[in-house]
Amino acid sequence: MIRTVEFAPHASAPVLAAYSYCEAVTGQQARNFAYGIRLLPTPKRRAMSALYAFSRRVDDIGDGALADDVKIARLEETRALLTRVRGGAVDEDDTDPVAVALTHAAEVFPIPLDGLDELIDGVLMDVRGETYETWDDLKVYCRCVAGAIGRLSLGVFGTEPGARGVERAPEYADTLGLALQLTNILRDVREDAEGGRTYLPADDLAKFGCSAGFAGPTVPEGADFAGLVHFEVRRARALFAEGYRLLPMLDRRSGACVAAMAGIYRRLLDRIEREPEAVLRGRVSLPGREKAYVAVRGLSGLDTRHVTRRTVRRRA
Ligand SMILES: CC(C)=CCC/C(C)=C/CC/C(C)=C/COP(=O)(O)OP(=O)(O)O
Repeated sequence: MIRTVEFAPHASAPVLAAYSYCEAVTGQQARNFAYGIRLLPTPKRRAMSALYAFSRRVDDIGDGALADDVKIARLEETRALLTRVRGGAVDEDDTDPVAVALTHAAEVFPIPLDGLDELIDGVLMDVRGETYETWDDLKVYCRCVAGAIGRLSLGVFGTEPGARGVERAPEYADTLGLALQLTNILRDVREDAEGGRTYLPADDLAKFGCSAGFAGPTVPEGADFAGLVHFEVRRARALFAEGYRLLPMLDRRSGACVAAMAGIYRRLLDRIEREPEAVLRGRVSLPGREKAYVAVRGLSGLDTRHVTRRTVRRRA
């Protein structure tokens, strides 16, 4: 069983200030995930914000305008910082609020911090211009940049005592991360292509007459772009269905957080499925009120019950 912490553990003024910094980063930058994180009780919300702020830093290095060798050096510096966090070598007066908050979060919750090493490995794959021939290849990348976040988050959420099949919880958290990442890849096709990146597997592209590097509405003549998108949407839906098996293992508010995060992304997927070409024009997003609605449904358990039942029925 994974330990759950519901009480607010003692945090000194510098640690509280460090968490406030991370919560501000999360509120400003996590356009989708903040809706779920807000549903958590204070200690878990703070810990998730610390994880988010650290992950945001890693991601921003990868996506930024620096030369590749500078990015690699920065990523290795961040890995060294992570090693200090893991070793308890960051004290509360350290000048880096993200390191202070993460150190505290990792003292309170059993967060498998190695997952952040995996995130750094994934972003290094980006910087080195890795390409993916098959879904199995792409899965390796998605596990690093998203599956690992699911496993790290599970350390914060914990699992319910006596939950059935709980030994598979990390696997389901990982799978949910893959579902989110594949949705994210579909949503960001244009933005990524403009940055010279194609994540969709080359063999899937070839099956539908598409080639790597298409940017904007320049899909080759005769290519079945909608077919390609529908194929990947089906794959993402299967991953969501599998990952949702995690939900009955979580307490109500952690379940609500996951349901809100996943629910918002599933709605993005619905939109993409209805209008595949929209991703060639720009980033598909949901209005704030729809995200808030999904979050409220998550809290009341409405967004997850039918999915969990359907998944179980399909498996029976
Ligand atoms: C069990 C559990 C909690 C699983 C979920 C794990 C999780 C939150 C993975 C994140 C993967 C992902 C799509 C990141 C994109 O961030 P981004 O900053 O590009 O996202 P945005 O553009 O949509 O805001």
